[in-house]
Amino acid sequence: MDEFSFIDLIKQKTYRQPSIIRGIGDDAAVFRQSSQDIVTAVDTFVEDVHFSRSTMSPFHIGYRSLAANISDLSAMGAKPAFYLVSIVIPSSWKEDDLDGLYKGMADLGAAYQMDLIGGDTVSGNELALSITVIGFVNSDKVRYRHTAKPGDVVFVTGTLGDSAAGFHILTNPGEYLDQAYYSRRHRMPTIRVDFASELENLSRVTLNDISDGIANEANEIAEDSHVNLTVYEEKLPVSQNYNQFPESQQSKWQLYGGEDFELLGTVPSQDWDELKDIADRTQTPVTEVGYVSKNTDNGHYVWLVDRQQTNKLLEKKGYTHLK
Ligand SMILES: Nc1ncnc2c1ncn2[C@@H]1O[C@H](COP(=O)(O)OP(=O)(O)OP(=O)(O)O)[C@@H](O)[C@H]1O
Ligand SMILES: Cc1ncc(C[n+]2csc(CCOP(=O)(O)O)c2C)c(N)n1
Ligand SMILES: [Mg+2]
Ligand SMILES: [Mg+2]
Ligand SMILES: [Mg+2]
Repeated sequence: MDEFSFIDLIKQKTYRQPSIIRGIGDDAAVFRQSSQDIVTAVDTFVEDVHFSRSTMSPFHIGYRSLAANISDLSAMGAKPAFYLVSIVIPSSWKEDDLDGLYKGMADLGAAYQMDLIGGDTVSGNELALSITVIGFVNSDKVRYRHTAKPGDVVFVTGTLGDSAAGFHILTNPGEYLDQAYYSRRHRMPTIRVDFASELENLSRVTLNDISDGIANEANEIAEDSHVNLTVYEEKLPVSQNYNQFPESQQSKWQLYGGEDFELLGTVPSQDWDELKDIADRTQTPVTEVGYVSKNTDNGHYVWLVDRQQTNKLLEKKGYTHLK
């Protein structure tokens, strides 16, 4: 199959978004938007860095790659609308594999009324996928990392450490409880689209999505907001039977594992009840894990109160490229 028949194959027959003027088929895509702010992000996924063929099917690779991108839109409070896919295809990837990969993206895209409106196709030595997402948010309702204030409640959605636990199961075959659940949390992470966009009526919410690990993302909020964050280790939510994993790994995965694509945020304490209502309405588990305080010496610290009630500095470390 050549490049052009491939593009024909992956092209949507119809589009869902009303603002689309031209999707796939010209030098670029066109959409028209007047009343909302446009939010856009790109993330790249490379074989043997972000996924391996032994732990992920092509469908999973497509699904998770788009999920990771949509997660960034949610972390901005935006609703997803469009995506563009740039792909490097090695000769070992057959038509069926590519079909599965695009189906993974298309299934998730369809669930959120997204349209695939463009991309690029080249051949190369290993599979690499770069997805650009575009979303909309009502003017001035974008949720940034720099808006946390002393007194805010710190919260997370869902549970932490599941993706790393799922990866552990997939790479260390054995007998585990809830094996299918954990594998799914790694391969098809839950994203918090409805919760994030329904926060719109709250006057102030700080959001960041957990791609590298909560230690990293909490530090990003502290630095950008010029505040300190305190997080209680015993409050960090875990899934059922999480205690089956090696004890030395449990807290490491929760703090530094990454790829959970849950949201870490802060909200003024008077809005906590309203946030909980929105969480209930959108069936999103939300847990209070700590609080924001004033930073007194420009250090922007994240403190972790461990299970022995000892205050420790939670360093900004997690998954980093170009170490
Ligand atoms: N190579 C690059 N060129 C231009 N801007 C970049 C580049 N890499 C990252 N950025 C920008 O830096 C900021 C932080 O990017 P980063 O990738 O760390 O965030 P993220 O996508 O939320 O995290 P992750 O990639 O771990 O999911 C974003 O504004 C991003 O657009
Ligand atoms: C085969 C394989 N090896 C390692 C990992 C773990 N991993 C890769 S990238 C990343 C952080 C997010 O990346 P980015 O910052 O690029 O979004 C993590 C935790 C994996 N998923 N698969
Ligand atoms: Mg990125
Ligand atoms: Mg992010
Ligand atoms: Mg990263």
